[in-house]
This record gives sequence, C-alpha cells and structure tokens, in this order.
Amino acid sequence: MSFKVQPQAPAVPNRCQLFGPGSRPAIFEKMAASAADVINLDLEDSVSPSDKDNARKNVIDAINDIDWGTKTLSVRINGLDTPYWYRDVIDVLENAGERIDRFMIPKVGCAGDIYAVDALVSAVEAAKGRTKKVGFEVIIETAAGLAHVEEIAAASPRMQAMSLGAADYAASMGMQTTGIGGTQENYYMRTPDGATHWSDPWHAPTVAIVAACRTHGLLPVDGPFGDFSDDQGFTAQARRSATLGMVGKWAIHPKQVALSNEVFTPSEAQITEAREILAAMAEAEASGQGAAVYKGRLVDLASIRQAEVIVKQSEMITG
Ligand SMILES: C[C@@H](C(=O)SCCNC(=O)CCNC(=O)[C@H](O)C(C)(C)COP(=O)(O)OP(=O)(O)OC[C@H]1O[C@@H](n2cnc3c(N)ncnc32)[C@H](O)[C@@H]1OP(=O)(O)O)[C@H](O)C(=O)O
Ligand SMILES: [Mg+2]
Repeated sequence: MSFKVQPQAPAVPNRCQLFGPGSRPAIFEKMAASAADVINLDLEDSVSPSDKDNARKNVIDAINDIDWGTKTLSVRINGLDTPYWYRDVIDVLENAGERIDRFMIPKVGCAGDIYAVDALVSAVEAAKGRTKKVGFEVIIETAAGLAHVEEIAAASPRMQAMSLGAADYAASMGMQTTGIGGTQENYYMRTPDGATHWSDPWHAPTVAIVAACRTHGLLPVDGPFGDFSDDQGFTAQARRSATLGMVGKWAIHPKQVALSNEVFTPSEAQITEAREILAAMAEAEASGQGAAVYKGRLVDLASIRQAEVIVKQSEMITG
C-alpha cells in the first residue's frame, strides 16, 4: 500500500440505479416502489428539448411529494454544452426540498466541468440556506471523460459515484456499433484452429473508471444495457463488471432491477467462502504464519483483504 491510504467509497448500497424520464411522471411511484437502491430522475437524453421545462417541474414535484423511502435519490441534469443545465440546477435547488441526494452530471470531460457545477450548486445552496450538501455522480461517456477520468474523480468533495455510459461513449469514440453495452458481434478473437470468441469492448473504460474511483473513494457503477429483452446478456455484462470491481449497474427497465441486485449482492456461497478464508488466516496468524492452504490453494494476507471486500459488501446490504 502506498503511504497515501486508499479512501473508502461511500457506504451506501448502490447495486442498481433505476432510470426514468422526468417527462413520464406516471412511472415515478413505480420507481419508488421498486427494489432499486438508487433512483435517477432524468432531465437529459430521455427528455425531448420541447419537454425540458415540464420535466423539471415534474421532477421537483416528485422530489417533494413522493415517499422515496431509504433510496438514494438522484437527478440527472443536462450536459454543460446545452442551454438547460444551469436551469436544472437552479430550479431544483430553489424549489425541491432536502430529499434530493445527488445530481448526476452527464458527459463530463474534465475537472473544470465539475468545478463549474460545484460553483453554481454552492451558490444556490448558500442563497437558499440549504443545510444538506448535494452530492455528485458523473457519467464517463466521452473520449475526453475517459482521458481525464482521474482528475474528474478527484474534482470535488461532492463526488460520490461514476458510471460508464456505453451509448454516448461508443458515439464519442467513433465505435462502429449502435448497441448499448454487451457483446458486440464484430469484436471477436479468432483462434488458430478457426474458433471465435467474443472479447469485451467495454473492458478498458470499466477498468479505468474502477481505478479512478478506488483511488479517490468513489463508487464505480456500470451503466445501461439497452436490450432489455436480453436477461442473460444483461447478467453476463453485470457479472463482468462486478468481477472487475464495480458495485452496481443501471436499469433502464424495471425488469433489470432484480437481475442487477442479484449480481451485485454477494451470494451465500461467496460469503461462506470469504468467512472461511478469514477463519483460516486467523488460525494461520495465531500460529505465526502469514500464509495458509485453503481448499488446496494459497491464501495469505492479501486474501484477507479480498475476503473482507465480500464480507463488507454483504454487511452493508443487510445493514
Ligand atoms: C443510453 C444513455 C441513457 O441515457 S440511459 C438512461 C435514460 N433512459 C431512460 O431513463 C429510459 C428509462 N426507461 C423507460 O423510459 C421505459 O422503461 C422504456 C421506454 C424503455 C419502456 O417503457 P414501456 O412502458 O414501454 O415498458 P413496459 O415493458 O410496457 O413497462 C412495464 C411496466 O413497467 C412500468 N415501467 C416502465 N418503465 C419504467 C421505469 N423506468 N421505472 C418504473 N416502472 C417502469 C410501466 O409503466 C409498466 O407498468 P404497468 O403498466 O405494468 O403498471 C446513457 O447516457 C449512455 O450514453 O449510455
Ligand atoms: Mg449518455
């Protein structure tokens, strides 16, 4: 470990973030009743330009009137390259109560983007005497966002989470696909014997996001999987993300919530194995050993830290 100790990410469940357009208030109560840990009320790309004002009003009413229980409540504002974002921030903070937890900032390209939103949010909070500071989550979904991912993660104490936005990321990178996440049929390896297998085109940004988040104490989150009729594809993508260190995934349809919660909740078998490793290492340490054998494989002090990740995840979810 470096002399600089790795900070902990916020200890809040974040296994699934359920999205809904701000222009569709009929589904807000259904979102509140869902099993998602985080709700994202969207003012950005699921809302047409002619509906932006109405959507903002709907979202403010929803923050004030709906019982969101213990969920994290987030509003996705419009991008800083649009004429809408400042009004999103000002109207929400001037008119919605303290129930809002986060703003989600899309298409961030550099730390200066976060600075700009922070300055505006801080001014409105001070002017209105708001006592709860709104947190930030961002979407890495452009080439610039990926290139500057670490400075973005470090940009403000308000930063809590970072997601990969596969659709805009693909567009910004000039990727030859219209798919939103998942397997891409032209991204394959061919083995010498002529077999093909698919690689993961989202691997590189996923790892970059996880590294930036873990360095700066944020929650790394996998973004949307567009084909909501493909449960197995969603689960495979979510499992890859969980294996690489992400803590959750977006749901763009309610049927994806249970799939995401299942993947990002450690299973009984994983928890049992983690506890057994901790017990084996406690026994080894008591006899002066730093390494031991567990089920025929090496476990050592690093295994304690690996096992603790799983135990802490499960304890946070069960409370
Ligand atoms: C890709 C980039 C993004 O921006 S992703 C995030 C933005 N997108 C969204 O927010 C879209 C969210 N989803 C929806 O709007 C809808 O789910 C839908 C349009 C995809 C499908 O809606 P539809 O009503 O046709 O679906 P049904 O199967 O009929 O619904 C069944 C049932 O569920 C209710 N419902 C629908 N959606 C939701 C929801 N989001 N939350 C809760 N409940 C929902 C619906 O009303 C039906 O209810 P019932 O009638 O059974 O009572 C990204 O940035 C990038 O770049 O990658
Ligand atoms: Mg996007």
